[in-house]
Amino acid sequence: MITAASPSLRSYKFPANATVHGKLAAYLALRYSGNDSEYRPWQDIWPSREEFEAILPILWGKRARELLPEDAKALVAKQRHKLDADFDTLRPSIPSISKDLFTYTWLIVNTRTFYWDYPDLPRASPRLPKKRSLLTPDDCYAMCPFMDYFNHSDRGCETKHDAKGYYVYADRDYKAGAEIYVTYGTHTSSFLLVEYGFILWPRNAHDSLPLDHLLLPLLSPSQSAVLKEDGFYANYTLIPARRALGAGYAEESADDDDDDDGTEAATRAKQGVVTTTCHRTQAALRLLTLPARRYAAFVSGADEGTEAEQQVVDRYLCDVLKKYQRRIGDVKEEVEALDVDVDAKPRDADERPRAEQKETLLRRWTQIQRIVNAAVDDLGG
Ligand SMILES: C[S@@+](CC[C@H](N)C(=O)[O-])C[C@H]1O[C@@H](n2cnc3c(N)ncnc32)[C@H](O)[C@@H]1O
Repeated sequence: MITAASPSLRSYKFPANATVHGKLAAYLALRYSGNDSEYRPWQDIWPSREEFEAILPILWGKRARELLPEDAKALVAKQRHKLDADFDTLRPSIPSISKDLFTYTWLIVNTRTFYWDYPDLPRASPRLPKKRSLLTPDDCYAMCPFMDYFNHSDRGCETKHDAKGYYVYADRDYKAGAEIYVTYGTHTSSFLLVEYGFILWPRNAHDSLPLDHLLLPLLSPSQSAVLKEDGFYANYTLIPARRALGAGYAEESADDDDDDDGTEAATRAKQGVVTTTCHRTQAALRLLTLPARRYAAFVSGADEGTEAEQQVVDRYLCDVLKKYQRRIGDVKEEVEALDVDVDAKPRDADERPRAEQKETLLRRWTQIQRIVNAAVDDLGG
């Protein structure tokens, strides 16, 4: 295992303010060349830089990146910011390492790291906080060569860890020769694409649709200020009906959960029969459509609103999604018309997308289209 507390990593004395992600990337870059590297057998199974260029959106050409869904674009921007900040912090400690090699090992860490909350704190590393509650997600990283062979599935094995190491628990009986997957987390396909370079197709049980790019531009400055003050600004999510999540999922999971202790509508929502939205979205939609005092009653928890108010909110969201349906149709046409590059040539800013990038874009937009179509139906559109 390689952690920020490993003696060989600490011997490099990386700056104390560098993230654990950055330190791991710098460490792997420094150990990258040389056939005698203790990590050679592990490195030999890593994806090549060319493979990363084909699958990871952060390395795609401009045209393909422009056609990503809005949530994926926002994730790429965040990822780029983290990578650049890590390189700036570590550059003085690794003068022999190019940005290109650092980017490669940083992406190796990003796609092959495991959650590790440093169970042996406070002695683990001088840089880490002494209290576990102060660890940030970027502190909770470790590499575990060969455990990173597992591919992801939305229904796979769980990994657990303690101070001694990692454990992978089988979630069912596997026949000899069957692929064993682990679950990287309950991730949307846009997240999987940006962070790992693939989407689950055709179905991803954990898919959802962020609505920020649709709702935030509709808020007036004063409405935005109210939502910020109340802690309800941004992070709006549409939770798809199961039937929108791809072939096979609706039928297999329809019987998973049959307790019906609420109203019929609540039970149908809980069972994934219909599209739902998170509480934050409901708050923003109420502010956009109802008198201020009715919004206030909802966010204070005084009441859940009337059926008639819910209809107003649903109609508004339905109209927003219908507009988005038209945009999805237009983007899909643009993607379908893309002229692709059949050979994998060196990258440049204007390069034509590769065939596999076009295919991934089409599939992701098709998943989004299914989610939005089902939502419009459920909202009575
Ligand atoms: C931790 S590695 C998993 C093992 C991988 N096959 C390897 O050794 O490179 C993560 C990478 O595997 C690939 N991967 C994982 N799960 C996948 C899946 N369900 N479909 C397609 N690619 C997947 C992605 O390229 C991802 O970045």
